[in-house]
Amino acid sequence: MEQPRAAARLQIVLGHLGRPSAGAVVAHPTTGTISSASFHPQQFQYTLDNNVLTLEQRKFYEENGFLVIKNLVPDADIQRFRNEFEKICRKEVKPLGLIVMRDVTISKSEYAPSEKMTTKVQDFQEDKELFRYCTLPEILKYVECFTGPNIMAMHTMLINKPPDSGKKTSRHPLHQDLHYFPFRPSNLIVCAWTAMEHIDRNNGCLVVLPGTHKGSLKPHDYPKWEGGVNKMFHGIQDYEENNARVHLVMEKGDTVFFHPLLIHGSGQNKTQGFRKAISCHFASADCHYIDVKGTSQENIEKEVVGIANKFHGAENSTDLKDIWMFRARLVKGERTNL
Ligand SMILES: CCCC(=O)SCCNC(=O)CCNC(=O)[C@H](O)C(C)(C)COP(=O)(O)OP(=O)(O)OC[C@H]1O[C@@H](n2cnc3c(N)ncnc32)[C@H](O)[C@@H]1OP(=O)(O)O
Ligand SMILES: Nc1ncnc2c1ncn2[C@@H]1O[C@H](COP(=O)(O)OP(=O)(O)OP(=O)(O)O)[C@@H](O)[C@H]1O
Ligand SMILES: O=C(O)CCC(=O)C(=O)O
Ligand SMILES: [Fe+2]
Ligand SMILES: [Mg+2]
Repeated sequence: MEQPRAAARLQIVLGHLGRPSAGAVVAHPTTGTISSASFHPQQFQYTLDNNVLTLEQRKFYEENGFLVIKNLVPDADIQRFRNEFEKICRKEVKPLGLIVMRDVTISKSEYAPSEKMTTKVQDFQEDKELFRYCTLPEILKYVECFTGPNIMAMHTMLINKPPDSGKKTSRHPLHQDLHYFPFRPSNLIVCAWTAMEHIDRNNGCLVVLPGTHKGSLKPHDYPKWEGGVNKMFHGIQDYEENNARVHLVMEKGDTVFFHPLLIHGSGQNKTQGFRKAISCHFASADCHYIDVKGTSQENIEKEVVGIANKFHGAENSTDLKDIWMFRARLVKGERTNL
């Protein structure tokens, strides 16, 4: 009779913890039964057990929802990303599936293709040079602390924030990236975002609201900005005004890892340079897709599907899951689910 009771208790404990790999559930060395006295309440919910993060780093991510690792990506790699980005801007290479975004203030102008016309490129999974970013061992070593060993690169971007035209359209409103993602659980998703040069409040650094990853996914919509707003730049409408905003000042190669529920955005670029960062959202391949119909994510699904149909000329309606499955790439381990 002892055995089933212990098993039931273990299941309750694990169910409560949420994560199978979590924490110390210790069986008594001689009796084999699980005593509540030997059970240490689990401390970590947002990071996995491995030897990469120091205890201090782990606690910081758990508490704040982000972690900056200084000087992680070598200059030589960043130079290669820059070179490739410039080639893409000049249309010397045209990677399959890549989406080029212009700033809304110049979206209808007819200038020659150049870096000045490109606010961001997205979905560079078919570009060998840029996609190297998502496979760098330095990056994956940290990603694994959040996703575990089966790692998918789900969403890629190189952001080239232009000098603000005066209309403040270079800002990115405060948002949670999970709004864009039809897969879960959120704790097995992480963004890596690497500064390609010195970035501070002058050229529009990342702004985060620490600890907001502990909250839920909020409804997102277009901010009511007078100067206009870029397509798909949804923002949170009702966030806590008195939440502490932290501006992340970063040097070239510094990388921030952050949780998809962390509320973040970026300020306007008040310099004349184009502020560059490269990023990838990674998820555990063990995540699963969800149907966002009837949820707050329905509005972004409609937009994304509309654009995908326009680009790829889909006669039969595509759904969000197909789009994600198609561009997702395995970068480590086994493609189990996503
Ligand atoms: C974690 C994830 C976080 C995020 O993903 S944040 C969201 C990032 N934003 C995006 O992903 C936007 C992606 N961009 C795109 O898909 C394309 O750039 C976009 C907007 C469809 C335009 O692509 P194309 O159709 O190739 O460009 P086009 O020059 O022919 O323009 C077509 C119509 O769209 C307009 N447009 C282009 N860029 C825009 C912009 N930035 N903001 C607002 N409107 C924009 C453009 O004016 C044109 O309009 P119209 O049809 O002539 O009235
Ligand atoms: N009061 C606010 N209400 C809504 N969004 C805000 C508010 N303040 C800042 N934000 C958003 O947070 C992000 C970063 O803001 P931040 O204050 O760093 O930049 P900024 O306002 O562009 O420039 P500045 O450095 O002059 O303040 C921006 O995307 C902005 O949209
Ligand atoms: O300005 C940036 O680099 C951040 C952009 C961002 O948060 C996003 O595209 O989801
Ligand atoms: Fe974001
Ligand atoms: Mg401001």
